Amino acid sequence: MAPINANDIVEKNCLVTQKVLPEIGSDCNGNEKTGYSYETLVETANFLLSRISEKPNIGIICGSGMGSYWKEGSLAESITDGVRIPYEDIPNFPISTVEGHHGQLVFGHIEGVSVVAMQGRFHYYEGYPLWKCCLPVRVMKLLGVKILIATNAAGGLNPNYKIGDLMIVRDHINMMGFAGNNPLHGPNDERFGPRFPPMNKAYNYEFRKIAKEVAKELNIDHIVREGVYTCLGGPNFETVAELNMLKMVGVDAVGMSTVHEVITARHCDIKVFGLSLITNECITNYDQDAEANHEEVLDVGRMRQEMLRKYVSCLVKKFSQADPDAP
Ligand SMILES: O=P(O)(O)O[C@H]1O[C@H](CO)[C@@H](O)[C@H]1O
Ligand SMILES: Nc1nc2[nH]cnc2c(=O)[nH]1
Repeated sequence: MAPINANDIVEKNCLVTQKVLPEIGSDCNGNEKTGYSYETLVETANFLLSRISEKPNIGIICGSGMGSYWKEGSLAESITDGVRIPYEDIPNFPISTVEGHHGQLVFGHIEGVSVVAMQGRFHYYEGYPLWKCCLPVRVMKLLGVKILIATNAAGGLNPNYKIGDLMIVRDHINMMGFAGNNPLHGPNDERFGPRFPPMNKAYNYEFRKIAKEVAKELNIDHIVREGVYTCLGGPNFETVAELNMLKMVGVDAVGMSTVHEVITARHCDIKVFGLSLITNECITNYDQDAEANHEEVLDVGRMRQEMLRKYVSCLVKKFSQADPDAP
């Protein structure tokens, strides 16, 4: 079989309108690094392509406790013919520092579909700038990924949500972006996408519809919701006042990830499905004694592991069969 090259994949998948790279690596003042160059990411993708025999169609980001660590019965463990590559072995890759985030890419198959799963993601609170948190998404693009399934653990702010519910992400509010912190900040490379990408169809309508149908088929529709996610910088959980403010602006679930990954994916024309596991109830009044904590987040992830594995496996199959040109 002829070796696969990341450059060839992107040239086939998108219009290459700009051959000469802008100077990515510094901002307009020439000091702050704002992204890896296209060539650097091609180097990373080519390293990975040299280790696998089939390029992935679907990328999966495993959220906290949702297969983000290697555990019997987890989503990542259900990947067959798995090739596992630790982040520290991958050129230019950051490393995972969060408990419950294993730190490896797993290539293989789910329901016969070629996938790559991130067991462990990168968060802003770990000290990584947003462009670095999203580096794997661009690498996925260079590997040939067309669909991203981004999962996360989140606090349920909508009073109707219960711990253990799943929320199909209908939309997000980019709170960090309001203050100008955006993964696309800095010079734009048209080979990934346009300077001003639209974001009104960030979460694919067809996939959301399929996800609701699959929930019915699996008899889990009573715990599957659909709502708006927001990401805060973390690492602290929110104050009561902050949560009440977020509630007022229409947020249903709160986390510390996903939004920037989705923006990066949509920028380079990867279709997106987002799924939150509601791991804790957001505390919105001062009388409540409970406090949010990461242990609870991981425990609920473990509790829902088997269901998530089944649900996401079915979604992988159905998404891969869906009309690739659906909006
Ligand atoms: O978004 P994921 O990585 O699933 O994890 C969520 O859970 C952790 C807090 O318990 C934070 O990292 C938050 O972002
Ligand atoms: N910001 C935030 N992230 C979370 N991840 C899991 N639960 C929560 C939460 O309540 N708030």
